[in-house]
Amino acid sequence: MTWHLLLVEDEESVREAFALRLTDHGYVVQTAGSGEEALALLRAFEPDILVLDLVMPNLSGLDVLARVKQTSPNLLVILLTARGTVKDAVEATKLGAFDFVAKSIDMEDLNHALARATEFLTLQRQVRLQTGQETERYALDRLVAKSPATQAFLSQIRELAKNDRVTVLLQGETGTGKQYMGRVIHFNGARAHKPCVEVDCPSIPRDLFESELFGHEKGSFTGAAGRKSGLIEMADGGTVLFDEIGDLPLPLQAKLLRVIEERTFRRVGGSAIIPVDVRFMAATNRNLRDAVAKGEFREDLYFRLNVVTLTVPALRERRDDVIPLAEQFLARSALTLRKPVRSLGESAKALLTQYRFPGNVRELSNLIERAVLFCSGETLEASHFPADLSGHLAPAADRTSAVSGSEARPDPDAVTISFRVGEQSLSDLEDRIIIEVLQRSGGNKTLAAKHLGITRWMLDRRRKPQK
Ligand SMILES: Nc1ncnc2c1ncn2[C@@H]1O[C@H](COP(=O)(O)OP(=O)(O)OP(=O)(O)O)[C@@H](O)[C@H]1O
Repeated sequence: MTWHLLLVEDEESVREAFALRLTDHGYVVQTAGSGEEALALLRAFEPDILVLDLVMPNLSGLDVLARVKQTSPNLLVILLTARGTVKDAVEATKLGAFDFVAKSIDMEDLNHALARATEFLTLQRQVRLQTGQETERYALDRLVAKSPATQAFLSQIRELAKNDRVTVLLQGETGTGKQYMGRVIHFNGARAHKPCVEVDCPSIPRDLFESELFGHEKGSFTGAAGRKSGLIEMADGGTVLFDEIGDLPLPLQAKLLRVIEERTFRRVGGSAIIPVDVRFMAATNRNLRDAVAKGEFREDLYFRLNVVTLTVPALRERRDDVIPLAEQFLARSALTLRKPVRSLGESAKALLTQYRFPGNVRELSNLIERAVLFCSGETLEASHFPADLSGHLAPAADRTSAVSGSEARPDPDAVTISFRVGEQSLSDLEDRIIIEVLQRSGGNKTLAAKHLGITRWMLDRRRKPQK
């Protein structure tokens, strides 16, 4: 990437020497001999970075900085000084300078400042690009909503996207798209261009939770080598979405409640109260009311989160969405897997419309991806899907109820594993069961952990890399 600089320096010899060096470093350099000339040039030449001498006749570097920030608040400005004071540096920072560096013949400090500035600009562009892609991906008009259940749900999502401070609790079975809907709300609201930070509660080790969430000051605990911002601070201006909020340890629930109520927090080991402007959302597939009754979840936090509760419907309750969703996943998988698959055949459609999808949208997405992988033609047929899917088909008369009359078929929920005495250990057996249940759960660790009767965190700890 080529970066454009505007160098403003009143001493001609310094200006020319610096411009030459900077050009050698690969920058495209435009120069100005005074603040007035710089302001005039800025109207035509749009630099990425403005390098300003602090001391100049008439308009000083600080004067130019103040004016530039009014018209181009995002332009990065580096101030150069041969004899600047701390007062000048403080003033420059207040006015929004990116850096304040010493002017030296070898330009060492300036080179470092420019390296930091270009790194910052690169990251900023990546984030903008990504945010643009995310905004497009989660656009409301792209949301599949053919079934009445989803249409009713969509109107609630629209309202919540408009009200960007309302706390939302997303409930629903695993894989229904709770996080997905959280992102839809974020990317269609006023906070879309700010971060949407997701906190996966089950996967954060208990002892690191507080510092992950609130950040820490240097030396606040063993291993805290420097100051670190937490996830809440990183989301400033945007949204924090807690996944599986029911897994948030009780002591942290009290701290989170305080942040939601007061919109301020303290880093671990810090005394400063830091204000934060975030919208909170939380997703859960546990019944939080039950968790409250069992004393595992704070009632006050539950009421705080429960300002608006959205229940994402199970896929079997929105059957008209199955085929449009499958087609969307097919197109995406064919593109990423570089396969020639273009459409769903009639047999595949018939199978998918009858299947119960215990793993919901996630399972549909995984099934399509797997089928596309194994398909060499242009059309996906029922034969490209696992044979045991037919074991979970709903009866035609009642497609939302469980399978009936299954006595003649093998039990689809049973995991049968053989054990070779003397050749295998108990731990091998455990691994096989975990792998099998994970596969049956479509790779969904939360669902697999639920089937195994352990927490997802325990599952992560027990799981060995699959051979
Ligand atoms: N409406 C949708 N359109 C397209 N993709 C979707 C939709 N809903 C969910 N998905 C996809 O399905 C998968 C599961 O969604 P998500 O992780 O949001 O589910 P969840 O309900 O939060 O799951 P869990 O309870 O396991 O945390 C993701 O890959 C997501 O992108």
